[in-house]
Amino acid sequence: MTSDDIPGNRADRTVAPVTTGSASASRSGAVIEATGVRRRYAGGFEAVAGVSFSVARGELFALLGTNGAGKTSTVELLEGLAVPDGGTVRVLGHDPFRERAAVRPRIGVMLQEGGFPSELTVTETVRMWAGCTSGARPTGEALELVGLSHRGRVRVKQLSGGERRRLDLAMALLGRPEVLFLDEPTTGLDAEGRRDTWELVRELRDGGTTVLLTTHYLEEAETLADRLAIMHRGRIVTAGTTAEVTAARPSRIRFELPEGVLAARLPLGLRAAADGHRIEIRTHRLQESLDELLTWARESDVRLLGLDARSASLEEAFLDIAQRATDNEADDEKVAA
Ligand SMILES: Nc1ncnc2c1ncn2[C@@H]1O[C@H](COP(=O)(O)OP(=O)(O)OP(=O)(O)O)[C@@H](O)[C@H]1O
Repeated sequence: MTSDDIPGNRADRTVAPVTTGSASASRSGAVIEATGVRRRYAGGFEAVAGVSFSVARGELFALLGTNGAGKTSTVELLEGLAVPDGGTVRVLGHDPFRERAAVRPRIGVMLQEGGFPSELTVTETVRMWAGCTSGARPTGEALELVGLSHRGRVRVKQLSGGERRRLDLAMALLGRPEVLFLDEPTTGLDAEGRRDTWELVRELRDGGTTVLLTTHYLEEAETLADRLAIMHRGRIVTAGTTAEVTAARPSRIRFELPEGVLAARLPLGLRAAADGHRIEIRTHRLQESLDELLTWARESDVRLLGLDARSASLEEAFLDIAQRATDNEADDEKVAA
C-alpha cells in the first residue's frame, strides 16, 4: 500500500524540512521506537499485530518481510501518517502524529510511491519543495546527490521509474534530516543506480543520520543494515544483526564426485545429500567439515569438481523463516478445522 490510502496525507509526501533544534531521543536512548504496535484497517483486518523494535542514533535498521507483511503499515505509523490502534511509537522522543510539529522538520520521508505534479520539471519540483523547507539544500546539490543533475529540465512525467525513485530520495534529503525513512528506496533502479543509492545511504548513516529502511532486496539489507527484522503477517519473526539472524542456519558445501566414485565412500561424519554425483553437505561446523572433506579427498586421491563452500546467507534465512511461518499457519488451520 501507499499513503494514498490515508486521507489528507498526499500533500505531505516526501517533504523533508530542515533540521532544527537539538537532538533528542526517548528515555531508552532510541531515536525510533515501536512498542507493541498494532494497526487495523477497515473491516478489522490487523496488518500490524504487536510489533516492537528500536533504532539507535546513527543506526541503519532494515525491515524485511514477505509481500503484505506489514512493513509499510508499520513505517507509516512512525512517519506520523496514521495513529496506531495499539501500542506506542516514538521518533526523536515524540509522538510523530500528535507532536507532528516537533518531529516533521527533523525527518525525511521517502514513500513507496512519490506524488509529484507530473507537468513540472525536475528542477521546478525541487525548488517548489525547497520553498516549503527552511534551510533546504540548494537545488543543484540535492539533484547531484542522487545523480539527477543532467535531468533538471525534464518534466517529471518523462522520467523513468528509477529516475522518479531518485527524485523521491532527493526530496527526502532536501532538509538534511536527522532521521530518514526509506520505503523500498531502490525498487526500479538498475544495478548501478542501486549501488549509487547504497553508497549515498551509507555516507548519510556514517554522517550520523538514523535510517529506517524497508526493502525486498536481501543483498541491500545485508550490505547496509546494522540490524534488521524480518516481518511476516504483521509480526516480527526474527531480528538482530545479519550474523545473528543467519547463525542458526547451517553452512553448505557443494561439489561433484568424478565418475566411478560413489557418495557412500564419503566419511561418515559428513552428512551428505547425494543427487547422482552431485553432493551437498549441510554443516554447522564449516571449517571442520571442509577440513575432513579435503583430507579424505587427498588421501583417497579424489578430485572434488566445482567445490563451493559458503556460510548461510540472509536469503536462505529469509526463505526458511517465511516457509516455517507458512507451515505453522497451515498446521494451526488444520487443528482449527
Ligand atoms: N488501506 C488499506 N486497507 C485495507 N488493507 C490494507 C490497506 N493497506 C494495506 N492493507 C493490507 O495490509 C497488509 C500489509 O500491507 P503493507 O503494505 O503494510 O505490507 P508490506 O509489507 O509493506 O508489503 P509489500 O512488501 O508488498 O509492499 C496487506 O495485507 C495489505 O493488503
